[in-house]
Amino acid sequence: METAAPSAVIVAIDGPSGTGKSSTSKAVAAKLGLRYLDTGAQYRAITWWMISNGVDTDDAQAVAVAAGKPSIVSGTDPAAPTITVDGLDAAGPIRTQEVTSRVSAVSAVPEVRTLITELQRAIAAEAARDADGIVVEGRDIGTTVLPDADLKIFLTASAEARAARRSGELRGKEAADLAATKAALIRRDAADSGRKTSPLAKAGDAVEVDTTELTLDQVIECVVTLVEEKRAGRK
Ligand SMILES: Nc1ncnc2c1ncn2[C@@H]1O[C@H](COP(=O)(O)OP(=O)(O)O)[C@@H](O)[C@H]1O
Ligand SMILES: Nc1ccn([C@H]2C[C@H](O)[C@@H](COP(=O)(O)OP(=O)(O)O)O2)c(=O)n1
Repeated sequence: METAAPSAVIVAIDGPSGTGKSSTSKAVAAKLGLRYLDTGAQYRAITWWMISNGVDTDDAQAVAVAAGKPSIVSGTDPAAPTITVDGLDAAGPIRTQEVTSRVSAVSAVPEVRTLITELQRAIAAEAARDADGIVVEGRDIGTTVLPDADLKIFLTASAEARAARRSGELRGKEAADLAATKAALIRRDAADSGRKTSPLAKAGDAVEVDTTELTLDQVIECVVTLVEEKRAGRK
């Protein structure tokens, strides 16, 4: 049996939308020479495939039946992460408002979660074996996907701060005012936290970091320090 590289480190970063998971994870992985996996992009990709193929995303049965059909491949270089569906670049289409509004329903379907979780575990195992490790970000990484991760972080921030960050991103692309962005974000968090199968939740052994009053650089620094402490403690 192949074993993980002795220095490999697995970092799980979870939290609600707009807390800074993607920006932080990418930067931490790049700084520390680790791979990076955006699991939300995988759920968005399968949702995009369902919409493109005429599957009613509110019909859990239909989504379950179709779940195994698309081939979703994630590129894990933090400097240039990629996502393809059946060989097609999905990076743009998965960020539309339509996908965002339907992704919670699709990702609540147990068959979808089983398939995507398997993909995630395979990617993490490969990174532990062939590289120095990986930062995996999502909603259930510390609780369900990688319960044995070396370090678990749970990012939080006030709904106001998160909505302001998100609407700053959308401005000029898809007009969305702050109140509408905040309402949509709260709705999605409630759906993700309330679903039966591996809901958004903080693992008991996760370190919680409230990013409301922190700059992105401060959050990155904080997580880098925690990873380095972990590594030092293992020597
Ligand atoms: N601490 C922070 N302070 C200010 N803006 C932030 C902070 N963290 C992230 N952002 C910005 O907020 C937006 C959402 O961040 P992102 O990393 O995509 O969050 P998530 O992955 O949790 O949804 C991005 O535009 C990002 O640059
Ligand atoms: N590990 C994960 C990651 C994301 N999801 C679902 C729930 C989220 O609302 C969607 C989209 O996740 P994503 O991280 O892209 O969302 P935001 O970047 O916060 O807008 O996917 C999940 O169920 N489990």
